[in-house]
Amino acid sequence: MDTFKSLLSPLGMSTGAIQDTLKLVVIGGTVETARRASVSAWNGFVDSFFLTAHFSQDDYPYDWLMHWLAKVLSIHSWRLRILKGNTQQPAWGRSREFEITTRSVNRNGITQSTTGDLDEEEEEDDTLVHGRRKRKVAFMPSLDTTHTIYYRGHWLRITRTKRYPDYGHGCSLKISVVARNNDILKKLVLEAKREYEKDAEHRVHIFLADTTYGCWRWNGARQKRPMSSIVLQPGVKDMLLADCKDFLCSEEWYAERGIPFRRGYLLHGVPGSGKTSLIHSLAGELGLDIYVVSLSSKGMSDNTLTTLMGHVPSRCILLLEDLDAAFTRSVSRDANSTGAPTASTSKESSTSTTENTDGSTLSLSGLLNSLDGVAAAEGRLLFATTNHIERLDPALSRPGRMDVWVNFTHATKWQAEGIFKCFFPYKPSTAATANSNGSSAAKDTSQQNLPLPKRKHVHAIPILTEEEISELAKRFAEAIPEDELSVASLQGYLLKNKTRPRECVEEVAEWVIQERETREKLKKEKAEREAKEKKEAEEKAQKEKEEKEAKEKEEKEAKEKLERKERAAKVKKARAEVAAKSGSSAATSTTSTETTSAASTTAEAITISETTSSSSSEEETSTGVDADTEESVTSEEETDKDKGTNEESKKEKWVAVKPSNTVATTTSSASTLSSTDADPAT
Ligand SMILES: Nc1ncnc2c1ncn2[C@@H]1O[C@H](COP(=O)(O)OP(=O)(O)OP(=O)(O)O)[C@@H](O)[C@H]1O
Repeated sequence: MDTFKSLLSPLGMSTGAIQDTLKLVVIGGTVETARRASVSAWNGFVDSFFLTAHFSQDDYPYDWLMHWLAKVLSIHSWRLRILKGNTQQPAWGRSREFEITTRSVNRNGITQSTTGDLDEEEEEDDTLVHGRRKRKVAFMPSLDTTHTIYYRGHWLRITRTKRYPDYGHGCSLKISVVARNNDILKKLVLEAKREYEKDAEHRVHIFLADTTYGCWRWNGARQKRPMSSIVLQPGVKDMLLADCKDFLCSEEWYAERGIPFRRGYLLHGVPGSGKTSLIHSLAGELGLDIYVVSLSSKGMSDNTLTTLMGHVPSRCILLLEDLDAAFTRSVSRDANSTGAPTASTSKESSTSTTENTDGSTLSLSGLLNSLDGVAAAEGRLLFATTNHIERLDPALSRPGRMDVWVNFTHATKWQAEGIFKCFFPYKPSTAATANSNGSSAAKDTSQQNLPLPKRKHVHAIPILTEEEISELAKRFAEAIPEDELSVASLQGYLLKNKTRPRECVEEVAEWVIQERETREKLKKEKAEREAKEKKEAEEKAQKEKEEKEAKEKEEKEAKEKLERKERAAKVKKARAEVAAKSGSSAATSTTSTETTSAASTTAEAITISETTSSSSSEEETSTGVDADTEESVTSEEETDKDKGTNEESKKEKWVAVKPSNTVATTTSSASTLSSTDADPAT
């Protein structure tokens, strides 16, 4: 201890202070250890007495429970329960923290609710506030907080936690209860499921493919569309519905025969003919959710699609919209656009992938594998729609992938009559009721009149008798040309006249004429626009070609000029050498006659060669001292500058060629002078 003290004394700490510090450390440590021990003892107690169930957001029970919690914990339900003295229902016993939302809750997080229908006990209220339906409030268990609720004689501890806090999604639910067996949890889950399904009865849930995370995102629940509101040629709807139903209950049959339990439907035809609407309606009728994939969406790749297909639940409708556009992004959907499968769709390159500017790398083989590969889900109904069946690769539309093909055409008279009847409610006549009782089974639903609406309508729609509506529908159909206008355009016209059934029929002929004119006009405008675009494209291409040619020419000329300059420099150099040589030979000629004659020959040779080559652009002479050749390779400026001088010198030189002896005296060139000097006659 003394040693310890002596060690601390230089630090200026007294023994008392050290002791106090040590005491604090010991006390703190003891308290913390005690806390941890109690927490772990509590957890041990909970683990041994509590039953705990975990619900992941990836699975349906999470949806059921969240829906149930939101529903049973809403203020209104709670108030009603108290009023009704219902003690069997749960209540927020001790919870002090909630998440209050007007959005419905689903497996994929809290998403915008379409109607906020969580409070179903309230009477149906159509009141609009600022054009919107009244929002209803739901109480949700807040994140990372444990809530205690009382349910059927048990206290439930509910905790909702985020599984992947970084991604902002992926929650899980933990429910603990003190009980001898898990009956209470089973009852809870079953009740939640029943409630969920009761509410989902009138809705179709839509899920969209998320290409970023390769998962499905809930996109909302749409009101079911009655099959009777879809007007197709007789028998088509019934055939499809029966086929789907038959498939859904034939799992064993498929398994026994080793056939993959999948069925594909290809709906093809003109735009606005009811393909998507029929799928929506079928989903409602069969009670299935719809999983929509847009193959041309950003970031779609073979891997992403395979992952998505692997996560499709067994009983659902998988919808591939605009199948023909899968490999032809940015291609317009009209009939005139080529839209032909690009390289990636062609047979030979079906295994290759095409990287697009939007980062999509989907190949045909990738699509085919994801549809019926090993990882593909079974039990789903695949629906694919296209406006251009001729553009589909045969591998994609072959039986096994697309088992049933349905062609959708423009509106027939039959469809026109049916859609008219769908639009206008009627007062059923007694005679008609008696008749319909006997024959309704045989009658196609598309031709049945819609009954009176259940809700009060804000529009003053005159309610006509069934006979009158049928009569008007017939007249309406007569005025509609067969297979010319889309059902969507008929619907547009009827919508405009939804409160005027009689006027609607009277004015329909006029509307058809207008529609034709508009279509003609649009067609013409489109043709003009396309011609203009084509012309502009051609002009642009021509301009680019010309520019390219001009550039190439310029480059070629510059190159040639450079070569000429180099050659001129060479010639100059050679000339200078010759001049130097001839100068030295002139000096020698003054001392020797033989040398003089030789020099004279050289001078003459130079003169002659200069003169000859000036008349034509012949090749350089062996001496390489061709004056004209030099000019031909010098730069243009030099040519201009030297032009006058050269002409003069040419004259002089020309004169010099003739009687070499006499004229040699008049020549001014150094070489001639030297030869003159050397002439023995002079
Ligand atoms: N046969 C039909 N019966 C009832 N309504 C129809 C029919 N065809 C089209 N419609 C109406 O026209 C609109 C467009 O229909 P829908 O989207 O189903 O057509 P589509 O064939 O899928 O078109 P696209 O090929 O452009 O996707 C919808 O509002 C729908 O109500």
